[in-house]
Amino acid sequence: MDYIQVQAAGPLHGSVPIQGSKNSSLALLAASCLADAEVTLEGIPNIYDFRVIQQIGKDIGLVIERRPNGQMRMDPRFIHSATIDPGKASAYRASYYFIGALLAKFGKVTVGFPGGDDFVSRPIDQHIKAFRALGADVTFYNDHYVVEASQLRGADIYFDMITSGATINAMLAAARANGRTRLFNAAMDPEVVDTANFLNQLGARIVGAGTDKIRIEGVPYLSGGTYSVIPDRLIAGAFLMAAGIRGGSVTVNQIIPEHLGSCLAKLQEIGIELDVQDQSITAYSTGRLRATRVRTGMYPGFATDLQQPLTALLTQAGGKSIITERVYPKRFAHVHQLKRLGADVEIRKESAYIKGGVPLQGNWVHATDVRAGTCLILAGMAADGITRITGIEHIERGYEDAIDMFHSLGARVSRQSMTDDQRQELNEIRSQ
Ligand SMILES: CC(=O)N[C@H]1[C@@H](OP(=O)(O)OP(=O)(O)OC[C@H]2O[C@@H](n3ccc(=O)[nH]c3=O)[C@H](O)[C@@H]2O)O[C@H](CO)[C@@H](O)[C@@H]1O
Ligand SMILES: C=C(OP(=O)(O)O)C(=O)O
Repeated sequence: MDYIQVQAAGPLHGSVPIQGSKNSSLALLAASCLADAEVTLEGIPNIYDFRVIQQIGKDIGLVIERRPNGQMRMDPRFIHSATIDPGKASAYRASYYFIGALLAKFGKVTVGFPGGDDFVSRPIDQHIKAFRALGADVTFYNDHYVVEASQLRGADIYFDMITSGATINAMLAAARANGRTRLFNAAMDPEVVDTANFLNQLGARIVGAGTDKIRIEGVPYLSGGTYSVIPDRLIAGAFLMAAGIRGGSVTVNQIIPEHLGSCLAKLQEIGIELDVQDQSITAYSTGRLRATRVRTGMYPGFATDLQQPLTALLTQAGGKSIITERVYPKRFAHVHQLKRLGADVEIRKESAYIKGGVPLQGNWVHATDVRAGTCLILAGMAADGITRITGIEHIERGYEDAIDMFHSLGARVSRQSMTDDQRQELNEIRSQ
C-alpha cells in the first residue's frame, strides 16, 4: 500500500497550472452521449472517476479515446445499451448523469446507486423528482434503479433546495425532451454553466444557466463539436490556501478568477494577499493569519469542497475560527484526522470551532475523501515531524498529480510504499 509523506519545509514558491474541473468533466463526459456525432473534449483530467467512465463507455458502446494533452474523442453513435453496471456506477458519484444523458435516446436507463465521497448521506430525491416531472417512471431495486420514459416532455420543475447535480441532470434530460422545460431554484455553479455552454454549442437551446431560472427548449438532434472544460476552481482554491499555511507565494495559472470570488474574499480576510490577473492568481503570505468565521453555501457562496483545506489553514490562524457547514452539515471527517495531528477543533452541531495557532505534530492520518486529502497535505506541511497520509485513492479521485504539484512548489511531499514495520505500526494504531 502506498501513502503520502509530508514534512515541514520552508515557504512555498512557484506556480502550478490548474487541471480541468473534475465535476464539470464528469458532467460533460456523460453529456456527450446526447450528441448525434463525434465530440472532442479538451482538458479532461486523468483521474480515477474518468477511468471508471472509460470502463462504462466500453460496456455501453460509447467510444472514448484519450489523446495527448487531456483531449478526449467521444463517439456516442455506437452506444447500444443504456444499462450501467451497478458496481461501476457506484464507484463514483456522478454516474447519475448517465440517466439524463441516455433517457431521451433509449427510453429506459438502468443504473446503480451513486457512490463518490461517502462523507454523509447524499440523497438523489431531486434528480428523481425532475425525471418524474419530465414524464419518467422510476423504480428502485436492491442495488440499482430504472428510469423509463417513452417520450420525455418539457415541464416546470421547482427544486426544493439548490443542487448542482440535479440541475445538471434535469438540463441533460430536458435538452432532448419534447417542448419547454423551466428549472426554478436552479444551482448557479460554474459547472452548470459549463454543461449548458457545451450543450448549446452542440445545438441545444438552454437559456439562463448561471441564474436560478433556466429555460430549455428541447431539440430533436444535437451535433458534434469541440469544447474545453473549465479549470478546477476547487483545486485552485486549495493551492492558494497552501501559500497561507507555510508562507511564500503560490501562483495558480490557467484559471477563471471569477469562479473563486467568495474564496478569495475569505483568504484576504485572514491575511493572505492576492494578485488577481486575467487567468491567474498569486497568493502571498507571511504565514501570519487571522481567525475568521465561514459559512459554506451553494455557489456563489463559500464552497463546501473548500471547507476542508480551509480548516487546515485556520488551525494556524491566531484566535478562534468557526466554520459552519450548511451544504453537508456532517462533513467533518477531516477534523478527526486533524486532531490526530494535535489540532484543537471541536465539532458542535454543524460547526467546527477551531482554536488556531496550536502547533501540529506529524502522525499517521487517513484521507477519507478527496478534499480531506488536501486538508491533510496542508496540515502536514505545517506540522513538525513526518505526517503519513493513507487513502491516496480518494485523493486520486480529484487530482491528476497532487504530489508533483505540491513538490514543484518546494513542499516536501512524496509518495512512499508502506514497509512491513509501518503496516504493523498502523494496525496497532487502528486497533487502539
Ligand atoms: C460530482 C460533483 O459534481 N460533485 C459535487 C456536487 O455534488 P452533488 O451534485 O452530489 O451535490 P448537490 O449540489 O446535488 O448537493 C447540494 C445539496 O443538495 C442536497 N441534495 C442534492 C440532491 C438531491 O437530490 N437531494 C438533496 O437533498 C445535498 O444533500 C446537498 O445538501 O456538488 C457538491 C456541492 O457543491 C460538491 O460537494 C460535490 O463535489
Ligand atoms: C464530494 C466531492 O466529489 P463527489 O461528489 O464526486 O463525491 C468532491 O469533489 O469534493
